[in-house]
Amino acid sequence: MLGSTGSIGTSACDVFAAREELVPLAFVAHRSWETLARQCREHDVKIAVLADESVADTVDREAFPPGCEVRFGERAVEEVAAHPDADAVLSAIVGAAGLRGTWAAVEAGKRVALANKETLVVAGPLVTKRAAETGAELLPVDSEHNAIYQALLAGRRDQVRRVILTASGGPFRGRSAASLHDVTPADALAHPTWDMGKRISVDSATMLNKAFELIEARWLFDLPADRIDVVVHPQSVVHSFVEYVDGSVLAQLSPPDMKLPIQYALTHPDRRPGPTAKFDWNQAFELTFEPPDREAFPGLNLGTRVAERGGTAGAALNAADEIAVERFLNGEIRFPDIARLCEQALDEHPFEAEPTLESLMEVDAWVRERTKSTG
Ligand SMILES: NC(=O)C1=CN([C@@H]2O[C@H](COP(=O)(O)OP(=O)(O)OC[C@H]3O[C@@H](n4cnc5c(N)ncnc54)[C@H](OP(=O)(O)O)[C@@H]3O)[C@@H](O)[C@H]2O)C=CC1
Ligand SMILES: CC(=O)[C@@H](O)[C@H](O)COP(=O)(O)O
Ligand SMILES: [Mn+2]
Repeated sequence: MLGSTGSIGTSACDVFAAREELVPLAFVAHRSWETLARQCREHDVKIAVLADESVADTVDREAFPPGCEVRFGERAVEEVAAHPDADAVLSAIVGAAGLRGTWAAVEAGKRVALANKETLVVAGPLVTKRAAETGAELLPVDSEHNAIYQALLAGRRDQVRRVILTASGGPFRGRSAASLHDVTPADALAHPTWDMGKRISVDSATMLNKAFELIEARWLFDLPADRIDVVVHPQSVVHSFVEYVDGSVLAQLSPPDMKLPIQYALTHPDRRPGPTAKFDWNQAFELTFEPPDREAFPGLNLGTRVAERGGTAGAALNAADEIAVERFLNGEIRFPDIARLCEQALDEHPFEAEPTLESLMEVDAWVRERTKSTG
């Protein structure tokens, strides 16, 4: 599991605790070695990796269970992602930093339970092409894409009219563009339905998360941007829809809890009992739907633009957003600046239509530098 100490990683640990046949081999974190050590003790993990090798001197090896190999650095991340004893890799590092390990797992032909949507935002065409060549299976963990994956199994791919991603609308749903000027990081982090890491929580607040998910769906399901729609559904119970040519609309529903899509991505095609709570059909509850407000949340439109353009556009959008979110959380810029800086990066970066992994990384670095210093 890449990214064990985060929100997805923590949910995955609950799945491992509930399903004894899912045995974790290696856990990867960035720097949080104390949490990593505790997780390795609790799940008897054989290999622990800290991607940032500069923490090596501070780590207490005795905190890890006896026999656990503790490794450091990016190369170690790639090696565990391709480990011959691993049947599947749960890719749950946040940001473009997750691409290297995911790529290594794809190269090794693994099943990749993909939470790290940035892999497809940055390098969708390269990753899906390589997966087809190596036989790697991309099983989406992102709740919307996991739902679409399930609903697609009920029909024929050539009879899909469109997919519709559901969006919670985030903590600022219903607010005007003008009222978002003074919102604070704490306001933006207070997601109404999901408990997630900081970056994706802010992305949900700007609705750039839905822009990323549109790009993710474009590559994962090989659908053009004009066949991917977004509807706001504040309860986060319907995780997305697939509309077929006869007008039937199929959905996947479950309580807002990532344990279910994580488990599904690991056990598919089996469905097994797990730790996710069930609906109480004796309680009345409402499911509502409304169109997104594209004026208050202009970041949403960038997703369609990038999904249509391809090339280096996704790498530019993601890099700008990573830096802009960090700057917003540090109090350096205001909330509406996030989408503005993303659009600026899309307009100004040196676009390339057929990039390699290396040129994607160059664009990533160029945009990061630029977005750090742009007002
Ligand atoms: N949380 C959710 O419900 C959902 C998340 N996702 C996606 O899943 C991914 C993870 O999200 P989430 O769990 O919320 O994020 P968190 O911020 O909670 O966790 C991030 C994890 O990535 C690790 N990490 C960060 N940077 C690096 C790096 N450079 N190298 C190696 N490891 C690194 C962190 O380690 P450390 O603790 O040491 O910093 C931590 O384990 C994201 O791509 C997100 O978009 C998708 C759908 C839902
Ligand atoms: C749980 C999950 O998949 C997140 O991506 C979630 O969808 C974020 O909520 P928003 O719908 O508000 O972006
Ligand atoms: Mn999602």
